[in-house]
Amino acid sequence: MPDIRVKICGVTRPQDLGAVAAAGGVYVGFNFFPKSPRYVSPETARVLSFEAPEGVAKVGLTVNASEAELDGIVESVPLDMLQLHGSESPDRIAEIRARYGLPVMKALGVASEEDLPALAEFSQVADQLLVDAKPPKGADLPGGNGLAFDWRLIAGRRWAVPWMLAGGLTPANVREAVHLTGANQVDVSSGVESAPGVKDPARIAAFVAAARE
Ligand SMILES: O=C(O)c1ccccc1NCC(=O)[C@H](O)[C@H](O)COP(=O)(O)O
Repeated sequence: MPDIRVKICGVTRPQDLGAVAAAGGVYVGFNFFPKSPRYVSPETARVLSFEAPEGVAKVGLTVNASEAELDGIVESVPLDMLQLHGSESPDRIAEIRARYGLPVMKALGVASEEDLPALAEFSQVADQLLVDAKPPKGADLPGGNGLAFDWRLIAGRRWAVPWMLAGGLTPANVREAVHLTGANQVDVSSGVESAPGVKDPARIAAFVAAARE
């Protein structure tokens, strides 16, 4: 089995970066969605990004962000990848890739078979896919809800680009999720927190260890 690459999403403090690196995580996500409990301003993310250990890729997460918002983020923060977590179209993905010259990961929610064709479609325009749980109707947040989907829906499926499994992963279930889906990258937010927006170093370490078991 290949080494599992772990992304810890929604880091907000310098000590979170140290915890991710010490555990062996390879991506951190900065969340620029203002309604999120994990929100960081571009100014805060800039400071954090300079403290990120080498070898940890910095991913900027936005939700249907405007050009002005994206310009502000990309100008302030030295990012390695953009994660688009809204209802961005394939054309919008292409525009954003061309404008910023950064790899783009498109997040898509899965709840049933009907959600699978979009993954194939977006794999033609995005550099990576984030295969996440679909948020419940009326949810405030399009991600970070701590909900898992039925992993059997994507068991053995492959797309044209690298992909990450997300949604309700925890130190207790990530091993099974990896096993069932064949994912070699996983993403987690609420499953490694002690409270919304507060990452817990022990849970981060347990998550990375369990993902790689
Ligand atoms: O985490 C958030 O607050 C959030 C808000 C708005 C859009 C996306 C958000 N999170 C995106 C992520 O990449 C999460 O890690 C992913 O949805 C899984 O979250 P969780 O189920 O909490 O592990």
